[in-house]
Amino acid sequence: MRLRAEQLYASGASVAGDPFAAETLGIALARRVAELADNPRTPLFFGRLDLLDAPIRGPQTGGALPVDETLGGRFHIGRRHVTDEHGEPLVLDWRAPVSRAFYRASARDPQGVQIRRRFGIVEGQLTSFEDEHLDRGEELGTASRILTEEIERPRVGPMRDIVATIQPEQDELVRADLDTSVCVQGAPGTGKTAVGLHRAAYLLYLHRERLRRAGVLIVGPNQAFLGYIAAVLPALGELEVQQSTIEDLIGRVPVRATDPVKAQVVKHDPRMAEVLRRALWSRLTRPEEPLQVSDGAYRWRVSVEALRRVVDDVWREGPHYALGRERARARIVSLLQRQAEAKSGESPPETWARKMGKAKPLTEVLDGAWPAVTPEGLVFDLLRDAELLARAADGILTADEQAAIVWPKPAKTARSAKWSAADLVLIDEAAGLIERQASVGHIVLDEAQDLSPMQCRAIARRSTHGSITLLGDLAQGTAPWAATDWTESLRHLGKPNAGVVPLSVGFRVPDAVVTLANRLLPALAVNIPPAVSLRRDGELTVQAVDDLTTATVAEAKTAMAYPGSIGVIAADHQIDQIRAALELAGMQPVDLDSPVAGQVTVVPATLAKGLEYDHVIVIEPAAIVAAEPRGLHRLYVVLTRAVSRLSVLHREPLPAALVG
Ligand SMILES: Nc1ncnc2c1ncn2[C@@H]1O[C@H](COP(=O)(O)OP(=O)(O)OP(=O)(O)O)[C@@H](O)[C@H]1O
Repeated sequence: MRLRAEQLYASGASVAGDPFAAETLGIALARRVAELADNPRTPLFFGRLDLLDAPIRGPQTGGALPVDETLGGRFHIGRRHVTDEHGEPLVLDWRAPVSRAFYRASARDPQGVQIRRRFGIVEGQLTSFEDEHLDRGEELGTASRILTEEIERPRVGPMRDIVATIQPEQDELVRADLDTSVCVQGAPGTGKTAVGLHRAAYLLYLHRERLRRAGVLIVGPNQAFLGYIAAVLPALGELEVQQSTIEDLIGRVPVRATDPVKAQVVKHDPRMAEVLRRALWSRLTRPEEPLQVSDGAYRWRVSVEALRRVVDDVWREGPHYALGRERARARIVSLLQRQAEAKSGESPPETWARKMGKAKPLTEVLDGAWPAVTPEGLVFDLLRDAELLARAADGILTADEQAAIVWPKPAKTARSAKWSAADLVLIDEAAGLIERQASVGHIVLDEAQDLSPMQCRAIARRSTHGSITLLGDLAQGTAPWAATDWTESLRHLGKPNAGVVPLSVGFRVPDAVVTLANRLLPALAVNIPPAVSLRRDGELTVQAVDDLTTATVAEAKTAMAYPGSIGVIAADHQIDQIRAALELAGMQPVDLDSPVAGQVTVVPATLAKGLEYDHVIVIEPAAIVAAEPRGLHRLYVVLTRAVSRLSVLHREPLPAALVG
């Protein structure tokens, strides 16, 4: 297949009829060659189904195989379709309808499967296989050795796909319909991120053309996280998915200031949407003068009453603000047109209407009655002018809340304003009032418990015609506005009817570590069940030490004797000191954004979310808790990053909630 694609690519220019066709074809073929690139560490298949001559149940749309056919025979399942030189399938894509049985068939419901075979593959080498004769009632479930080996393998480098071992409860989410929005609540390591990424790949397979146009977007908490997951979709053959933080997604202006938490909280509050709406629409004023305009030959006049009627009518229709202004302009031009028709008995030409639309007196009427405004301009005016803010926020924000967001020393112009990250949500909200947003086909939102209501609204504006997958864990909420209940978030996201589905089994964190982290749950004030781990291996040590730096170096040295990654996590303000100590000991620790790989990464506690390391060393839990208002939630996140071993080092007493 690769050879064919490469040959086509090489001869593409000569077969295309014209330069434009040649370029389009070239791009398509280059994409095809890239999609087919070989990765010697990823085998072409990981499973096999021997089907009885029985109908396959379940949705039968969009696959390469005929709909509702009685299928029998043997199919290999892999990351992509592979066909032989005659176009006959050798390997079926894991997303094809027939492959569904590989993930969902059970002894109780064999779905036409006689034997399910899993292949164990290490570094591209076939090392084992495992058969389940479902027709004879054999089923391994989570006792599968190949599954156990996969989840217990030492972690190195970025996240990998889980296509070979997707579990039934995960598969149900992965294969939910495109039109279905869903919210997944799951404890750390239950595979939420994995599910979201595989769902994106599944939807792209099933609705390729539609989603290529409308787009699929993955939203994650920060760049370190996005870097960590970046390779998963390309490994599944999906190269065109946009991955972004929410700040980058909505960032129309650079961030050059930081707000105090109090101001951030007000700016992220959904009441700000109403304040902005009022501030915007209060700009409309009723025309006070008639319009007089000349076309060179005649002078035309539109009365004050007629102008007022235009503005009132358009306002009542509730358009976006900028569209409303243009609609009002067009209506005034048609009033002029009608006068011209009455006078000459025929319609003036299109050019006449265009010229009148741009005429200075008409624009002046609009500038008075329906002034043009940019999103930045609207927010700028509101934050620099306490009186304007007071009018727009009357009965919505308290005087104290208003004082928290108004600038003490405003910049002179919107262009020179020093915007904060929280201002971005206000500017985006303003943009949503002024202009319509294009809708994305599907949005996956990871670590969604930290989205503020205003951030949710920003996403809602981008998915008015699309669906979303919301992934999160209420216990890991660390933002001041963190969700405590998913129904609220879903309402702000404009998907109030989306179901909340739990994921219950943990694949990352060993049981002993989960038990320790679970002790924090009662103090986190969230109503969710404790995490349950599938893993019985792993090690946990908690040590009181005299000198944290020396102990950290010693612990990291011990950890380096094992294969797999090491994450040293501490409160943000302690990170520099720890990095320096590890460097001095010759360990060459790397930072999260380092371009070079290293075995030891130093991780500030606030950036640990969503990441995992084979061996995690957590330094001074009390300092992590003390560093921020939701410090206990942060500690819960930090403690649940370990795949094989967790070492906790402390000098101060452990937080009471952890001691239990
Ligand atoms: N079915 C599976 N088979 C093999 N590995 C799995 C499976 N599901 C999840 N994992 C692995 O478990 C680990 C945790 O998965 P993931 O990061 O998706 O969990 P999460 O729920 O998003 O965690 P967190 O809440 O901490 O962000 C990853 O290494 C992932 O590859």
